Amino acid sequence: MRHDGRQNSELRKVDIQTNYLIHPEGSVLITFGQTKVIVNATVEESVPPFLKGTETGWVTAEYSMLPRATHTRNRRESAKGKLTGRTMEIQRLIGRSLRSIIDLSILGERSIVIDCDVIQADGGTRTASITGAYVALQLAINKMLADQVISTDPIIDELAAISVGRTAENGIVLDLDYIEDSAAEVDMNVVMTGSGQLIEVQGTGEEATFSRQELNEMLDTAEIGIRHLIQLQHQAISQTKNKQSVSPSNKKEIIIATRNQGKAQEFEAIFSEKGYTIKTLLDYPELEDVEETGTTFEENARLKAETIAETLNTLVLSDDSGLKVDALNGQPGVYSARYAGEDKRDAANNAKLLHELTDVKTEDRTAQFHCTLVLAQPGKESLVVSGELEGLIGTIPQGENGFGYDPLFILPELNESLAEQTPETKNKISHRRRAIEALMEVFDQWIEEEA
Ligand SMILES: O=c1nc[nH]c2c1ncn2[C@H]1C[C@H](O)[C@@H](COP(=O)(O)OP(=O)(O)OP(=O)(O)O)O1
Ligand SMILES: [Mg+2]
Repeated sequence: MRHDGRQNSELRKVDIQTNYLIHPEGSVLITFGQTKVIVNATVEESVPPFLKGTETGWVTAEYSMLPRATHTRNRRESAKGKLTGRTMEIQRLIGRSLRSIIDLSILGERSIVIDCDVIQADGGTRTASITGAYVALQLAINKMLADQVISTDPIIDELAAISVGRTAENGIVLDLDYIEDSAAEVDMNVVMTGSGQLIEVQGTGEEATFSRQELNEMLDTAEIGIRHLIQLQHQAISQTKNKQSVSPSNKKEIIIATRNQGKAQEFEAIFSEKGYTIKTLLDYPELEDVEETGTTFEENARLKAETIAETLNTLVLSDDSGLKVDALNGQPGVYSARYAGEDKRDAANNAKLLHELTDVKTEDRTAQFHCTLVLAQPGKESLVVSGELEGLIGTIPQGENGFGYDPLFILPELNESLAEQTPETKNKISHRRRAIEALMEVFDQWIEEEA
């Protein structure tokens, strides 16, 4: 048993408070148990001399500890007049780690300076600094995106760091506090990206040696911690962003509560014409799926939009759509996605539809694609609009474009399926386009209404 009751691969209580200070472009207070670090990101319109004229940016870090961050007072380095070797080593590590997950050419000739100030030290201050620095960096980048200083996010991977070690009583343990760290036989800091790439491993047999197998075990334990930290970073970042985007005057970004890739592409194309960027739930992998328990498109669209709007505390749009076939009394309707089973496979759904319509004549195979959109914001009555497209159900799937039932949905005037149309054509005529146009007519007025 660890002295604080934790499991061996359990983190201390981690908290990431964003917008901690008001002046920096990105600001975070990150705590790991009793370790507390303030991490601020500053955007500067200049680069070090060796990068002048290269159109490449720079990210660098400084690290420091307040005198009473430690048990006994440690003199300020400013009073001593020079940085200790430990400080130099840590700030280089932080800068190097951040530079390995950012495309500096997208940043342009600008620098982002990350200041890590430890206000209380109880083990793991460098790993807390790196983990907090990723959040502060992303917040500063998000501000640059919102202010249209840059148009693409230069961050190419996630980043977090954690300590692992081996103690005599407990073997391999994650996230050592000061008590464990000072007694540890082996001590290791691991910096890793979200895609599982290692950036740095600093491992030392302080009091004893360790085997190759133990090294692997320590890396596995570190990876568990890092995965968890990345989830917490995402939550912190998405909640901050959304606080800002509730205000309509802020950057034009809409979060769409869908995990359907086909829909996401169509929304992206249609909204970009209107000057909006979109995010979907594919950008929020940590959020749970909303169960579609309703019996109408509107009920399900409300469930999706209102649940996610509450969770993220922001403006959210959802789409519930489907195919209504007249010969089947409007089926599959709201059950379109799950027509042939919970795994929601398009091919199986199409096959089942063809089977159900085996003996139905061409003129009786009329159908409509339906799309209901719901726009929701916490504390406000949601906005509901819809759009439909008329067609006929074909007898064999045709075409490669689109998604869902598109290969079976024949446009009578063209005698071609929707899947045979280019995305541009589909997006001009689809049920989704019609619903979005209806939405746009009332969008601004709804946004301005008091909650
Ligand atoms: O333009 C379309 N072209 C072809 N098929 C379409 C279309 N629009 C909706 N559909 C079909 C796909 C799916 O079988 C069902 C939607 O079900 P629906 O619950 O709204 O979406 P979903 O579960 O795939 O994603 P999500 O709920 O995360 O938005 O209707
Ligand atoms: Mg669904």
